[in-house]
Amino acid sequence: MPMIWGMRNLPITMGASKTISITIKKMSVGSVMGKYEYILSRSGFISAKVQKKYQLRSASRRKVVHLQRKCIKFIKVNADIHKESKQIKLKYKQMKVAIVGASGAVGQEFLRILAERNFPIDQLLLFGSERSAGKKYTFKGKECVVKPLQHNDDFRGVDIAFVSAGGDTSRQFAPTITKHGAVMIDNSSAFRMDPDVPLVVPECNAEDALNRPRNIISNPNCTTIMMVVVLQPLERLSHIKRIRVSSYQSASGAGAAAMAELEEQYRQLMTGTLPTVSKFPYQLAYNVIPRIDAFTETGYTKEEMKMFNETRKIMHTDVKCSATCVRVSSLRSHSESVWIETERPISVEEARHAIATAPGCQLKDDIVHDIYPMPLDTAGKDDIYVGRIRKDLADENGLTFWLSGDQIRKGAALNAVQIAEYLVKSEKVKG
Ligand SMILES: NC(=O)C1=CN([C@@H]2O[C@H](COP(=O)(O)OP(=O)(O)OC[C@H]3O[C@@H](n4cnc5c(N)ncnc54)[C@H](OP(=O)(O)O)[C@@H]3O)[C@@H](O)[C@H]2O)C=CC1
Ligand SMILES: N[C@@H](CC(=O)OP(=O)(O)O)C(=O)O
Repeated sequence: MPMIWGMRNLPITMGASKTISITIKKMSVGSVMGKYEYILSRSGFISAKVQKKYQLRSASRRKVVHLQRKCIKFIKVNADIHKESKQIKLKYKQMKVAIVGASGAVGQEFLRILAERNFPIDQLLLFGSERSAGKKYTFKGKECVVKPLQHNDDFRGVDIAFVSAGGDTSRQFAPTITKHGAVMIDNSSAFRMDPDVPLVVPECNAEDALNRPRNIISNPNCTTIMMVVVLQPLERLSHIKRIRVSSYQSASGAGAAAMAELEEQYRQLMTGTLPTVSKFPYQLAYNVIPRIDAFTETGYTKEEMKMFNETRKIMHTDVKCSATCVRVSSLRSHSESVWIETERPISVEEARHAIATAPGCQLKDDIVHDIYPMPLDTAGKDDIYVGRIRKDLADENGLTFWLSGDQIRKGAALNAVQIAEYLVKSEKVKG
């Protein structure tokens, strides 16, 4: 079958939005064509919203020719807009960017997202511990070698450092990373609740990122990010007083090695071997574990307390969140069952409209056709998908819904890159 076209991110007129069709690279049965609405922000960053998707179900010649024509049309649009993208590049300075923790689950996602979104980088530095030092990764066709993270001047000239190497590393290296003026966007929980460190989800409180006395911006906990993206449009309808939430968190939330451990457990069980348990408190294969992170004196775990505290800091409200965080045996994408109590009752229709039109959210709610979001479908996607929206039977002012999203993307790397994009757009990378 002919090779046609395989580009996902392309620049179009600044501030404008266009709907175009693209295909994946190989046109074979099962190929997905999509109608994407591309929106180019003033900074030159592109967000894409899938409007319609359809699959090539049979390899009929007529169908292939039809799709080819669409692609040719698309290529023409692309040729025009490439000219404009060059001008945008001139306007926005290319930056020196660092990724700390490049070999990890989040670090690897940074490499993909920065390339996909064409983040303005002219030099990329990768850091890790001695374990991954010397490893090579490809970024936009160029090979980058992981350097050992040390207390030296390696961050001189770095504009933005994306850090995802655990809380201890962040605490230990923050002074070294920020010493020469780099903005540190930190994925760990080290500084999240510090009053002089903003905790940012761009859909909710982007402007908080501009006030950063220590030049550190914290990325919130993944489960919290996914929930607040959906709560924000509902908060605009009526103040949310209380949240009750149960999470269904995939193995990859505990890092790349944990993901590998789950796969290994299934293999071991298949061959009658005792499964290795080191990254989770118990065997996760064929199991569900109602404990993520350590217990605190409240009886809640640290993960659950993050949902309470971080939600209030991001949303700037007095909302109270009571969570039960559970590890499930999906590999990627977290899900959450959420109950909210608002000041006035919100109807299902209002909620559906607010969520469907909110940035970062996708409504996937059609019970007649058995449609709701699931981790297998949301893995690898940018948005948070919401379904099963209904009134709470136990509370007149209550609404309940289900959400699912890729916690390594929106819950970690994507959110951090969106913060950086906001700084570029606001011309506030430097102070
Ligand atoms: N996974 C997820 O869904 C989410 C993770 N996070 C947070 O992001 C961070 C990274 O998580 P994740 O990618 O999952 O974890 P991984 O275990 O997959 O990766 C950890 C990374 O940190 C690096 N690292 C560890 N110690 C050091 C050190 N002393 N110096 C330099 N680099 C070091 C590792 O490098 P090496 O290979 O050399 O050891 C590796 O690249 C954590 O703080 C986590 O809490 C936040 C939201 C979601
Ligand atoms: N809480 C996530 C992962 C995580 O890293 O959280 P935090 O960044 O808040 O430590 C999980 O285990 O699913």
